[in-house]
Amino acid sequence: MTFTDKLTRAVQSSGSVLCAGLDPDPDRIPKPLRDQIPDEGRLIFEFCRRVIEAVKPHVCAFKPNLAFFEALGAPGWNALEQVIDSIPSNRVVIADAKRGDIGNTAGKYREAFFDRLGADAITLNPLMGMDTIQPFTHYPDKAVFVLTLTSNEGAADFFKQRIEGGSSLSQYIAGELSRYQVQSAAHLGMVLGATQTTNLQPLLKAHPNAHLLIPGVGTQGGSIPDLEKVLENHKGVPIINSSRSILYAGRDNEDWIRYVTDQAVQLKESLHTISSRYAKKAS
Ligand SMILES: O=c1ccn([C@@H]2O[C@H](COP(=O)(O)O)[C@@H](O)[C@H]2O)c(=O)[nH]1
Repeated sequence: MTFTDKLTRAVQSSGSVLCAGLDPDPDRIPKPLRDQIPDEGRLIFEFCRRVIEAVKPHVCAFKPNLAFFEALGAPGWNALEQVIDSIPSNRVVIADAKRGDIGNTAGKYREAFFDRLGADAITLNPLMGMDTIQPFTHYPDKAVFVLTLTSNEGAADFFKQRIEGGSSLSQYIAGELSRYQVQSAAHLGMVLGATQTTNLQPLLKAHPNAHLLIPGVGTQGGSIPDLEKVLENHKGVPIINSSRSILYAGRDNEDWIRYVTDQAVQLKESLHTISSRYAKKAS
């Protein structure tokens, strides 16, 4: 099955373009669970496992962010393997690793994320060039999501800068991805910040079939109505991520998982217009 097939089926079966970000921070995990499991590796696994179980009907994808697992060393990596194993096979797994290195090294990242961990997709930083992306492009069942215009203020430092010819660096990246897609078996998607809706139109035009990973909804304040408008005619599927607003919705309540579920349902409902557009397109 191609990556696009898996993603469209996941959107259809969940009725949702929502992606649950898995950024498990031991200090923010609800106290009732922290008190039960003192070992941090086991704690982050068990926290993510319960979140996955609770929100899986409401999301098309899960996005574990590597930083939160790597911060714990070997126990964190073990937890990541277990977390990915506990994600149902009909949901997309995006390893948010933001890697990017010379081809020889990128091949090892590919082995780690695609072959060993079994992720469906990885996020990549394109600043070292297309040769750093190329090793990930051989497999039709995989995708890469390339940082194109990030959600943070620092996106202005590089991505929004004008380059030769007057377009922004983001526009240039989007255009190159679209051009390279022709020779790539894997899907070449873009990471676009939900906080950047006023700047997205030229990027969507430059890579009109790209699936999108859109972080920045929830804690970072990205606007869903603005996304609805800007995505109106986009052909690729927008995967809209929220991490902290879901994970930590329950704070230290005993029944924290209920708050987590409610928050995922609420976000799914707010994304209904976008989701139904893509669930229809998929059928
Ligand atoms: O431009 C980007 C790229 C990646 N991220 C990541 O997405 C989540 C967002 O977390 P929230 O808690 O929903 O704010 C996190 O893993 C970031 O590292 C991003 O925010 N912006």
